[in-house]
Amino acid sequence: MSTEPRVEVHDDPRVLATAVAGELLGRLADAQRAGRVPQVVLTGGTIAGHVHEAVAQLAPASEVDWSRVVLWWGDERFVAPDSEERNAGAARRAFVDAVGVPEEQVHEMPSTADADDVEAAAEAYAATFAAHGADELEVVMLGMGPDGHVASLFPGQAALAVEDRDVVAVPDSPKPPPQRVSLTFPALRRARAVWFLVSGEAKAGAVAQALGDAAVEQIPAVGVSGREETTWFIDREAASAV
Ligand SMILES: O=C(O)[C@H](O)[C@@H](O)[C@H](O)[C@H](O)COP(=O)(O)O
Repeated sequence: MSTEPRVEVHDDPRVLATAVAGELLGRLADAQRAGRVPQVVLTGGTIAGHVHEAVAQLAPASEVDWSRVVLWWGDERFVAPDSEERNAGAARRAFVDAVGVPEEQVHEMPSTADADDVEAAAEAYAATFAAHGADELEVVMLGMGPDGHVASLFPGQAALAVEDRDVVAVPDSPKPPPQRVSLTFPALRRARAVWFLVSGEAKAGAVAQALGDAAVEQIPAVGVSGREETTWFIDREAASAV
């Protein structure tokens, strides 16, 4: 069951990032009060980096018990573990290491040090994802590219049509680096809440198309909605064509 998107427009990227961080911390605390161990799917990208920094700033004043949070990634670049291009490394530096999520609850996607090739990396993550009960995702956060891609699901690529697996290898990403691992639509759609984080004029067209009647093959963001909530957290520039 998909949910109608709600749109929140904020003045600029920093205000947007702080708003998302506040919403995330509140949602994690609420989930824990309801007896759940919230599972969060993080994303890569610029605005996500600002959100992570805001989480680190706001976390000390929140009621979140980070020993009862589980982290996943929606996609990851298949590069060396210490590469600056790793989404997980950026998130760890920004907030994950600071808030102290137990290591066994931080599920990075494999790097070139963990798997022989990107296909093996995807298979390994699929096994971890299945074993640790990621059928109950609290919130999935997704950046979006100017072409409407989310995670590493790009327009016109075969991964868009995968309905029988939760994780795929993407050998030919048009956004460098080329080799990536990505969750698929079926996995992303199992989330209670899907949050799109989008900033900047360059994405205004994709935002308008995603909120309009674009086809998923053209704007992959169209293919994801949450079971309970779908929210677009965007800034004024990204909202300028809606
Ligand atoms: O690994 C990645 O590249 C990301 O997960 C990707 O999906 C990103 O979220 C969008 O491309 C937006 O990135 P920007 O916010 O940097 O434009």
